[in-house]
Amino acid sequence: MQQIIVNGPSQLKGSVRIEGAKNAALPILASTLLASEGKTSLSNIPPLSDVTTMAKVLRALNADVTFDENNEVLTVDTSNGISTTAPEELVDKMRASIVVLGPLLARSKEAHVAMPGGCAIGSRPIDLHIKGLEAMGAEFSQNGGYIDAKTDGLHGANIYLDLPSVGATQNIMMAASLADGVTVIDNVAREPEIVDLANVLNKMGAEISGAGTNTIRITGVESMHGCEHMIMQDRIEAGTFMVAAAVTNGDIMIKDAVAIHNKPLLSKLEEMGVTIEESDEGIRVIGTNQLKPVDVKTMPHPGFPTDMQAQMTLAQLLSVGTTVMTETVFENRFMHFPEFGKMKADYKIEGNSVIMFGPAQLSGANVAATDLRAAAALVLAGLVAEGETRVSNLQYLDRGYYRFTEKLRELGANVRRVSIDESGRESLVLNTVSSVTKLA
Ligand SMILES: CC(=O)N[C@H]1[C@@H](OP(=O)(O)OP(=O)(O)OC[C@H]2O[C@@H](n3ccc(=O)[nH]c3=O)[C@H](O)[C@@H]2O)O[C@H](CO)[C@@H](O)[C@@H]1O
Ligand SMILES: C=C(OP(=O)(O)O)C(=O)O
Repeated sequence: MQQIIVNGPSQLKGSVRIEGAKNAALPILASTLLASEGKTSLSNIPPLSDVTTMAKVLRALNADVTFDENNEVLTVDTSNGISTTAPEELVDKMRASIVVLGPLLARSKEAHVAMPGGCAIGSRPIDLHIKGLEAMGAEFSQNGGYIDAKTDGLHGANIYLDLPSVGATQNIMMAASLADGVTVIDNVAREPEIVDLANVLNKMGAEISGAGTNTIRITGVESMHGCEHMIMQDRIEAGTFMVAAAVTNGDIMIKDAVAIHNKPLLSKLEEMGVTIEESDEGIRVIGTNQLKPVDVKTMPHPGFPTDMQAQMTLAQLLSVGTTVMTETVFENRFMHFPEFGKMKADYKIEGNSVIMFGPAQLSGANVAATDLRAAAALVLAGLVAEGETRVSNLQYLDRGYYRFTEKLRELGANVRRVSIDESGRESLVLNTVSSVTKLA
């Protein structure tokens, strides 16, 4: 078992470099399945366990996946044909692997993809993915733990999404790229990662317009080819360090951060009294010793991102007064609160809102991460708390944060990651990369 041990409080100062975005890399890796000619080379790929899982899914589908010698560029070659079964043992590990469904149907006219498990933050159905692909001529059945899909050939369609699902938008956009005719998708997700995916697809020969707006229009093409692309920066990792500066009364330059991607967060932090400075170098976030209370509601982009909710609630807990966080995207994303409670946070959950009574005087405790962003929020809480905090369940953290403890230490935190054996003996984990499953 591994744990992160934080001794707080500390004030973070310095600069930090952000990795490529997990949520852009995963669908973009899936999109490589569409190329029947050439290779796709992707740089700024974040070395995360989710990325390794997606690379393994691609390999299971017969893609040739390689890293360059510096582990910086991932190349995928699917020009020798692909198979159509995405196996359960991989899809089970990561819900995002459902985005291979659209590319498989488009390229091979059939797909057998294991049902992605419901994850802790909500039930996460895939009805909108299926409805969209059905409108384009796909037929679905469920066989054991697998979704079986087939088509005589996908055709363009007018699709309205009941809600702007990120994954459904991506799956339909990829399928429509090789469909016969024009597809128009309304009420789509507008996240920056959708735009990054559309840019890659267009480089591969697709004809997509409107990504980043409410309506995406795709004119199907006969075939697609490989391309080169640099994955966009991870706005959620950047946002996590912005909150780290805010809650520790710190001063952090988040290098090359893109302000427009983090507007909802930055505007809330400013309301709380945090200073934000944008420059060519990046975004500098300077904390304050008295955070003002603000209420927040998560929404699809460009609203406040649910993936920043757990981190933001820490800032709210520390603010002077009563604050409310309302979670509208996922139905079960407050699981970190009982853990905050162990650190002496005062809160009350009412439906999809949590009411927080600040300013919390947090004290160190043994806590367990309950999902990816909860893991980051608990480590940040440890930075603020008096005494020692131990965070376990780090497999969640490794899904989305690379060198998290190292980066925090470089900013002045007293934090270390340890491995604990059965007899309770602790040894320092010097390099987090080795604890993330690496692709051979
Ligand atoms: C790998 C990736 O990019 N993950 C992100 C993606 O997840 P993901 O693509 O799974 O999120 P969605 O936007 O699809 O989900 C949003 C909401 O829609 C619901 N829904 C979704 C699809 C569907 O067919 N039916 C349905 O009801 C979900 O249960 C959820 O309540 O967007 C989420 C919302 O910004 C982020 O939190 C995740 O980090
Ligand atoms: C919920 C997240 O990811 P996923 O959709 O991959 O579970 C996240 O990145 O916070």
